[in-house]
Amino acid sequence: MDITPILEHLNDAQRAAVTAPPGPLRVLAGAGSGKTRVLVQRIAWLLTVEQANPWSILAVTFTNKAAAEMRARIEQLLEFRASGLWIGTFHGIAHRLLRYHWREARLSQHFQILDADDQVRLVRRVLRGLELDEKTWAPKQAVWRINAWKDDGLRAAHIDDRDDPLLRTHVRIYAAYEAACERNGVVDFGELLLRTVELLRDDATLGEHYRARFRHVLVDEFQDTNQVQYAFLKLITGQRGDVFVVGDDDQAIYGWRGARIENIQRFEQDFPGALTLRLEQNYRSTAVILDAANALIAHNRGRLGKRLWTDGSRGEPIDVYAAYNDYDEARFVVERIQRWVEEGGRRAECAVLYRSNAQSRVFEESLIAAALPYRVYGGLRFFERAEIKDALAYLRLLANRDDDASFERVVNTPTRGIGERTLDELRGVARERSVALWQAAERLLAERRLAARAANALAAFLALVERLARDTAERPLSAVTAHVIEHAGLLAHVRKDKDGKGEDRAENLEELVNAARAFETLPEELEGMRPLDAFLAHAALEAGEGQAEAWEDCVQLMSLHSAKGLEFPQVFIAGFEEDLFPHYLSSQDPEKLEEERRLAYVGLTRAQRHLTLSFAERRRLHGQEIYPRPSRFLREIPAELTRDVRARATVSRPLYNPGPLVQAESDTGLQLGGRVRHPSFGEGVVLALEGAGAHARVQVNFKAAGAKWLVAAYAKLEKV
Ligand SMILES: Nc1ncnc2c1ncn2[C@@H]1O[C@H](COP(=O)(O)OP(=O)(O)OP(=O)(O)O)[C@@H](O)[C@H]1O
Ligand SMILES: [Mg+2]
Repeated sequence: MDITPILEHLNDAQRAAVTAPPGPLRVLAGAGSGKTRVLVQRIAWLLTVEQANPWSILAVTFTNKAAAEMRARIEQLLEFRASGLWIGTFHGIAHRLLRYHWREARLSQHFQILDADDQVRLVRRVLRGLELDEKTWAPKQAVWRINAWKDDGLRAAHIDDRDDPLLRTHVRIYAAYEAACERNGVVDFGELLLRTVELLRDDATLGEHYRARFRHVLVDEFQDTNQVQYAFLKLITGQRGDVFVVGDDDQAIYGWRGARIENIQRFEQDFPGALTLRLEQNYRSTAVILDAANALIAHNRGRLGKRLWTDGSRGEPIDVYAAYNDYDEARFVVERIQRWVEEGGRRAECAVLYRSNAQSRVFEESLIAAALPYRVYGGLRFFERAEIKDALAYLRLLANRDDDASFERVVNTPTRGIGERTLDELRGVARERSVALWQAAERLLAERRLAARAANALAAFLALVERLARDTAERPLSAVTAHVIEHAGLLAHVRKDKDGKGEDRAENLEELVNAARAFETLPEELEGMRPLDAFLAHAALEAGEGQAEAWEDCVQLMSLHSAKGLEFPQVFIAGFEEDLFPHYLSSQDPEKLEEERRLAYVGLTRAQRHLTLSFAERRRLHGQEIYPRPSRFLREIPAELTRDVRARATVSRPLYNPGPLVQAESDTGLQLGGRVRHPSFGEGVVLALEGAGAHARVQVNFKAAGAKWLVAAYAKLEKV
C-alpha cells in the first residue's frame, strides 16, 4: 500500500499528529491550521498503516455536510469505498444507536424526533395539563431550560429544587414533559444523546460491546462539545481508548448551548497519558487577515495561548465600509460580489456572514434585485416549511398514531371543521386517562360524548388516516408520500392559498416526493431501518442545517455560527455594530463578551483572500430605528490592517427609504404571505402590513373568519 498520498502536503507537526501511535491525543490549534485535514488523514492512516478495521472507527463532526465531505475525502485518498466506517454528528450517531437498540433504550420501535417547534407545542400542552399560565411560564423558556438540563445530562429527578419554588415548577414541567414524550413515542434532540449515554452506561453488555468495537474515536471541533457529548465520548472509548480530538479554544462559540470549553482541559485528566500537539502554521488566510484575527482574539483572557503564522502572501488590507443604513450595506456588498463575478470569480466563493439570522432578509432582497442566485444556510429550511411539516406530520402519524404533536398539526389541516372546543375535550380526556390524543379520540367517539358534527368530523379524520395507512402499506416510500399528499388533500389545500405562493408550496410538496425517493434504497449506515422512519429522522436531523439541494453556484449566506469550519476566498461580515455584534444580551457579561469575540475570530478566519467588514449608521432592528455605534471589535483590529472604503462609495449613494411596508414587516416579525394563528379566529394568511411601531396594523385572511384588519401589537398572532 502506497502511503504517500496520506503524508503528502503535511508539515512536520501535522505529520506527527497523523502518524502518532494509537492512544489519547489532542490537537490544539488555531483556525486554518489544518486540524480537519489532519483528522481525515489520520483516519486514512489508521485504515492503511495500522490496519484498523473500518468497522472500528467512529468519527464525529459538527454538521452532516462536514461528515459527507469527510467520507468523500477518505474515499478519494484510499481509492475505495470507506464502508463500515461511522462518520456523523453526535446526534446522527446517537440516533443510529437508538434505532438499533430501541428496546434496550425503552423507546417505542418507531419513535419520532421532535424538532424545536414541536417541542414548544408539546410544552404548551404540558403547561395546560399542569394548569400553569403561559404568560407566567413562557413555553420557550421552559424548553430552553429542559434542553439545558439535558445537555448537562440531568433528568428531572436529579435536580435539587428544595429551596427554590420557581425552579420547582420548572422541574415539574420538565417531568411532565418527559412523561408526555414517553407517551407519544417521541424524543427531542437532547434526548437522543442523553438516552444514548444512559443506554451505554446502564446496559453493561452493550457498553462493553461498543467499547470493544470502536477502538478508534475521532472528534472534530472538540471545543464545542457539551457535558452529555463528553460523557458519550468517555463511555464509548473507556479509559485507554484511541481517542483523537482536534479543537481550538479560541473558536468555542456554543457556550450558550451548554458546550463546555473546560472539556479541552479535562481531557488530560480523563484520558491519562494523553498527548498534546500544536499546529501553528495557517494555510488558509493572507497575513493581513491572520494578523487582524490574532490581534482581535488577544483581547480575551484565559486563553490556552497560541499564535498563528503564515508564509503566504501579505494580501490586501481589510475593507471597512460604513453604510448609511442596512440597505446601503447590502447594496455595497452585492456590488462587490457582482464585480467579483464579472472578473471571473464564482458566486459560491463569496460568503455573507452575520450575527443574527434576521439580517439575511435585506441581503436577500438586494441579491434578488441583482438577479444573483444565493443560498441561505440556517434560514427557513426546506424541512421546516409549513406545507412540508404538514405532509411530514401525516407520514409521522402513519408511523406512530401516538405522536400528539403531529396529530395536533394536521387534525384540522386541511380544514375539516374540528374546532378548538373539540380539541380541548380531546386534550382533557388524553390527560385524565394518560393516553395519546389518537386514543382519546377513539374513546370519545366510542362513548358518544361529542356533538354530532364534531363527532363526524373527527371520525372522518381517524378514518382518513387509517385509510391512508391501508392504501399505502407495502408501497415504496415515494409512492406513500405522493399518495398522502394527494389524498389527505394537502395539494389541493395549498393550491387554494390566496397569497400567490400556492404553486411554490405545491412544488415543495412535489419535491418532498423526490426527497422520499432517495430513501427507498437505504445507505449502508441506515440498513435495517424502515425507509419511512429513516426518512422522517433525516428530515428532523437535517432541518437544522441548510438546504441539501443540488449543487449550484450561488452566493452563500449564513450566520457566523454556521460558518464554523468553512472557508471562502471572499468574505463579508455585516453588522459590525455595538448591540448587534457583540449582541446586546452579551455585552454586559465578561464571559459572554469573550464568546462574542471568539465568534468574531471565527468570522475573520473564514476568509482566504478578501475580507470586508461593514456596519450601518442607521438600522431597523426589532422594529425600531436605531443609530448604532461601530462595534468595539473593529477598534480591536489594528488600523494599519484596514482600509476605509466609505469615501469612494459616497459618489452615488441614494438614501434608501425602506418605506412603510418593510418597516411594518420588521416591526411585527410577520411576513406577507406568512401563515399565522389567532387565538379566536384560528389560522390565516397575512395579506398586508401597514404602519410602524405601536401602530403597525396587519390584515389577515382567516380561513374560517375571512379577512380582518388587526393592530399587530394586540392581535397575539402566532406564526405557524
Ligand atoms: N500542510 C498543508 N499544506 C497545504 N495546505 C494545507 C495544509 N494543511 C492544511 N491546508 C489547507 O488549509 C486550509 C485549512 O485547513 P483546515 O480546514 O483543515 O483547518 P482547520 O484547522 O480545521 O480550520 P478551522 O479551525 O477553521 O476548522 C484547507 O484549505 C486545507 O486544505
Ligand atoms: Mg476544521
